[in-house]
Amino acid sequence: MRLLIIGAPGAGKGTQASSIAEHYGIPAISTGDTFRANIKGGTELGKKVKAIMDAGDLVPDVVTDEIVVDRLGQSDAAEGFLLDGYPRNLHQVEALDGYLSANGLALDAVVSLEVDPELLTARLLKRAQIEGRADDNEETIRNRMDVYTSQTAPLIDHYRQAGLLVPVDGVGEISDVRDRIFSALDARA
Ligand SMILES: Nc1ncnc2c1ncn2[C@@H]1O[C@H](COP(=O)(O)OP(=O)(O)O)[C@@H](O)[C@H]1O
Ligand SMILES: [Mg+2]
Repeated sequence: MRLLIIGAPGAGKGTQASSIAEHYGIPAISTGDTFRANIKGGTELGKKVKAIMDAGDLVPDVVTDEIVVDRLGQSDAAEGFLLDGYPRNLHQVEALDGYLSANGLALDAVVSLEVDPELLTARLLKRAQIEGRADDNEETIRNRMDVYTSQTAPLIDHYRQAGLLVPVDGVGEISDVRDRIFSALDARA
């Protein structure tokens, strides 16, 4: 399975990505987690992206594309993968398509987690209290939502037109959302 999970900040991508990846025995690859690990580890990449992430802006495509392509080339991703947080704009869509077609690969499905905007902010502010993520404050959340609306939301139409979109209601218990994802993916197979 070669899958993407897309959705607004706070939609539950990371949470559901773990379950999906475990279910299909594929790695969950999160660009956000990769950047956060680099910030924590004090790497050159971490230094480059920290201020950008703290502001809620997108890391430059050249940086992000290279990280994803490197990661997809590792052996554990050969039979499949789930990307969480990538692609995040139409340029990244093209970079991913280019990589996949150059390697004779294609996506199987794009899970789109649908959650009301008001609920998203509430979830992120709650997560701020639990996880203390630097970008979960009101000002940064507002910018991340704007960036999502202007740059990432257009991907939904793109993947719908490509016949890959699997829309899933992301509201409710985590386990209920997970079951909806599995039935929606099973129904396609
Ligand atoms: N594909 C990407 N392109 C550019 N920047 C990214 C990408 N993925 C993650 N980032 C950076 O990491 C931040 C956090 O991403 P992420 O953990 O995926 O947030 P969330 O899960 O709340 O949507 C983003 O605001 C952005 O700065
Ligand atoms: Mg996430």
